[in-house]
Amino acid sequence: MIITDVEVRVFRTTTRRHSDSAGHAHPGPAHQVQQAMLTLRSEDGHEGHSFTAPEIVRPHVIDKFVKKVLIGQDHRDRERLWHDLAHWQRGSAAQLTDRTLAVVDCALWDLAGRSLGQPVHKLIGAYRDKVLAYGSIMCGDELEGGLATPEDYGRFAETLVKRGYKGIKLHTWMPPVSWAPDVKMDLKACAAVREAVGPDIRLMIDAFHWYTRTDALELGRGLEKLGFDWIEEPMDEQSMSSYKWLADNLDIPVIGPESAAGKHWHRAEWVRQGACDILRTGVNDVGGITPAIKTMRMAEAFGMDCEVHGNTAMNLHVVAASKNCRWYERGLLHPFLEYDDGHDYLKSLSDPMDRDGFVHVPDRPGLGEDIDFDFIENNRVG
Ligand SMILES: O=C(O)[C@H](O)[C@@H](O)[C@@H](O)C(=O)NO
Ligand SMILES: [Mg+2]
Repeated sequence: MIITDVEVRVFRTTTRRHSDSAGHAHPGPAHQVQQAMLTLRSEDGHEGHSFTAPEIVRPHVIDKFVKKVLIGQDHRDRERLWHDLAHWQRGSAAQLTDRTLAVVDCALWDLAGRSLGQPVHKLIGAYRDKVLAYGSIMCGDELEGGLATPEDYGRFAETLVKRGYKGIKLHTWMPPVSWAPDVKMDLKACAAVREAVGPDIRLMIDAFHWYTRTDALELGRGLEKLGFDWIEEPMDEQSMSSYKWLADNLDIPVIGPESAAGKHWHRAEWVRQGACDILRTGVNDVGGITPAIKTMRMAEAFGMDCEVHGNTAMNLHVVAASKNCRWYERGLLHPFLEYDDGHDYLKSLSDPMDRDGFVHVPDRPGLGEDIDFDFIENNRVG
């Protein structure tokens, strides 16, 4: 059970996803990017793996923090190891981020699952083995036939319903799109989707993240007329009081925070302040599966749903181990991309969705990622 080794393997992978100046993804030509796989080994020969961007597990972070905390420790002590690593953050000069905590925590959960031959959600205490997904559409763009007009969104939404999705979330247009942001265009896209899919498909929006209170209010009031289920991140989440003001002035549920720092502690303050109607967590956003589960359980104690941000196996296991969330966020999706093609370094999807819109948790041990170790070795960098 003792951790004897921490290894990072950086490898090339091909993707058609490109990030814009705000960090949002859009389709583009296939290109190679680098990905990292963190591996933890225990003395009894078991391994746990998790994936992240290479800079999150760069040598300085691994040598100065991760190895110091993990080597020689019992890998089953995830709660203590999470706190031990988190306590290094304050003095790390902002070098040890929540993303690093997340990838280490995920590798520990994967190690536990692989060593016991059990999927992670069963170790946490499963609530279900399948969950409805909503199709999370990429931010709008200016690509001909892409997501450039409200009609484009409507057409794409019809495609998603035919694929089986029972819920759809729109990320609308944001800079660097030349004319964005624009509340009225956001509402036109939402209206086009509602018109296209009818009244029974659940709809949500994730809008420009820096609207003013009055813009967000106008957007929310328009969504209420369209029967949307929630409004997400329409303002800077650093202003909790703005979200309390919005939640007090809208009937449509306000969900958050997604990107705000502070892990489960800060999310407790959002609940206490009434800054949201639905809480939000995400393994990468709060520093791991361990704090994500704490956030879920805290929301439950307040009678609140807590929806999980993001796809991938780590988030799927949090959803599968929780009663108080309704969806798995499957995406990000675009008319020019085939999400079900997956990744070249995984032999199969971690979140396969059936024709009825249910994502089934793989019953493979650990996080259940079907890793192509030969591909990773053959595409190692350095
Ligand atoms: O790039 C991002 O910020 C994320 O992909 C984000 O857009 C998306 O995952 C999201 O907000 N989901 O709710
Ligand atoms: Mg979001």
